[in-house]
Amino acid sequence: MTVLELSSVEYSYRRNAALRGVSLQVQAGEVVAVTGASGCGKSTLLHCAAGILTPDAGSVQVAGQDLATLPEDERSRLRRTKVGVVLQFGQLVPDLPLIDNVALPLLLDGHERAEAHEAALEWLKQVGVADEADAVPAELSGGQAQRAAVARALVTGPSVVLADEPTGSLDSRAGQELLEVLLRASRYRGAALVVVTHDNLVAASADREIRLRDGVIQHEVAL
Ligand SMILES: Nc1ncnc2c1ncn2[C@@H]1O[C@H](COP(=O)(O)OP(=O)(O)OP(=O)(O)O)[C@@H](O)[C@H]1O
Repeated sequence: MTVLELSSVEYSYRRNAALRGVSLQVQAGEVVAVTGASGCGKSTLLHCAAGILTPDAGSVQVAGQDLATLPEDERSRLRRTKVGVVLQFGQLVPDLPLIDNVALPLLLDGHERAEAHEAALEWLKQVGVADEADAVPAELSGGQAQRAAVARALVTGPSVVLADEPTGSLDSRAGQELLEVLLRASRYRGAALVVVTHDNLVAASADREIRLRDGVIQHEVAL
């Protein structure tokens, strides 16, 4: 089943064409690495897939629904429930304890507080930072913060997890551990994972590598 489909996606920052017609289908449970030189459009691709950026042309479908044709409230809901996002620096809310950071997407989606906290704690266990549930992000190592970001991305049960250089801020050991957590968590959930990376180890763990060059897919390799 296709959970993410980009069709001829184009995106420019003013006159700078970052994506020049990218098409990509990702199946449920698949792990896809997006690689390529700095500036080739990897983050822009991920942001279009996440609905953070709206393509100038082409379309993005998540779980069979076209982001552009949905009314704003349904698009937000789809993004909140079907897409998990992990960025290079976890983007956790600084003043909130981990448990609340991870529960937040569920609370925003209208779940009861007790239920959201229970699910958040489960995911903190799953990624190995349950002991830090009451700590705020500044009290954590970079690796622990990224683990919590993985928990937050997965707590809603998304169909697709989009990760932009998730190990980029970590040393190689913490990066390797985070990668294992991310792969395990996505597989456990049955979610597809699209991971933008410069890291050969990350790319080697994928089912498929998409190499971008100057805003187009240069080649695709099944691994
Ligand atoms: N906010 C922005 N405003 C203007 N140009 C931008 C912006 N963000 C990215 N670009 C340009 O768009 C192109 C693609 O950038 P993008 O960040 O998607 O590449 P990338 O492959 O993720 O790079 P990196 O590996 O360095 O993160 C580059 O030429 C970049 O300079």
